[in-house]
Amino acid sequence: MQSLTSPGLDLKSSIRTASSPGYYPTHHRVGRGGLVIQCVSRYDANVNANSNTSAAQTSGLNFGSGQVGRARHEWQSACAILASKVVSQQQDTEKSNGGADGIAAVNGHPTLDLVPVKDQSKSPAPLPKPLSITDLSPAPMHGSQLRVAYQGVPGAYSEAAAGKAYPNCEAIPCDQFEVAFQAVELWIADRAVLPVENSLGGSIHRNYDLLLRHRLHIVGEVQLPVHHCLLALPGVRKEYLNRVISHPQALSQCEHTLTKMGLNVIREAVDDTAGAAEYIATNNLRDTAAIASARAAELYGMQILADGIQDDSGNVTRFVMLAREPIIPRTDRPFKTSIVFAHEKGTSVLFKVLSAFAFRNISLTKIESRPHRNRPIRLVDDANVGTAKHFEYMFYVDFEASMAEVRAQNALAEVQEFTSFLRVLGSYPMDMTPWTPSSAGGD
Ligand SMILES: O=C(O)C(=O)C[C@]1(C(=O)O)C=C[C@@H](O)C=C1
Repeated sequence: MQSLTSPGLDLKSSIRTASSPGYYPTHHRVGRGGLVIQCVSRYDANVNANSNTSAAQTSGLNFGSGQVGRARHEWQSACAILASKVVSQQQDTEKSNGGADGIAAVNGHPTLDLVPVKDQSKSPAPLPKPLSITDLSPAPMHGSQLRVAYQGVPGAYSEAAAGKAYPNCEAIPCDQFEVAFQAVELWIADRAVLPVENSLGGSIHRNYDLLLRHRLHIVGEVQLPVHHCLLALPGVRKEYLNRVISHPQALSQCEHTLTKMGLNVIREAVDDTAGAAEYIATNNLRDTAAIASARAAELYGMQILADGIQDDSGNVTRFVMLAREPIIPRTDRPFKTSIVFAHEKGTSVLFKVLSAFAFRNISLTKIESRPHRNRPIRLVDDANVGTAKHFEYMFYVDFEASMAEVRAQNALAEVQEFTSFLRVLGSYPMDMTPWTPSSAGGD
């Protein structure tokens, strides 16, 4: 079983396959040996990401909002391509949409009429309705299933998060977060899911850096209760173990419980929880256990030595979903907005920025600072001239308001005055699903 991989910057990628019972998303199924996708360097990937428009044009797959300004005849013919897709795909997508960013608009557009002229005498066709901006939201145009890239192998919590965010999606395993981003940028996937913080382990810093480096938009969030198990090969007893392997977050979320269980053995970090289980099974390691989900135990033929070993029964990981295009912010349900900002004159800007939200009664749900000194950011001015700027720190803030609200727009206008760099990472519906520790969905 293989996943999208990234050996260095030149990515030779392949897609994993897996069986996917129950609640979990289905997987890309390919023949023996896997479908090999030749990816390109990060530089090329960014270029490709910026040329989504032409990719859309040639493939008729999707339709970025950047196309709105093109010549009228091109716009009309593009509408016709879109319309033909709409009619042929409408039924399927009505069934399958309804995921976290709730996108049904493009594929579900009901009004364009493609009845040939000669038939129209029988039943007069209604005039086509112009496309509206909501029609341009990033629903998949290639088929009925949304393709969602995640880091890890089947059985990873990120896969469960993909399934929670987009039920019935096609989950695409990737061996690194960077690859999941590139899968979306290169149109191999429609969305990526990315863990950003855990209730016990705190922020997953590397992913904040990735959000800044790539040009994807946050279009939703899910909170996933994470219920860890200790897995070993069948017949292995706790006393035989001299190593526990897992994702570093999972190891830290279970540290006290492992010690209480008397497992004072070596801890070793690997790329993902389910990958740890797969590794033990593949190499028949009878002295090693993995921290992973019950689904990973099932997939890789492992036994569960202990169930619910997270140090806190309320262990939750927050994931964000990323897409090539932002969603249109609304005010009819609770929204969250994520921004990143910096100022070249240091960190004193922070107080001013926070006050812009405080004065408007906008609650912050997250604030994170990341040192950034050695990585310049390219700022582009009104004349499209770019300059590299070094910022000591980048600040990430999530606040509870939609960018469609005037108070949020005013707060950001003020923040923009105080800062030399400001980017809205996304304005998206908040995950409001109630959950209880015992109904853990991550296993
Ligand atoms: O390794 C996995 O299974 C993941 O999905 C990654 C990850 C993480 O990065 O935090 C996700 C949820 C849990 O907090 C543990 C690990």
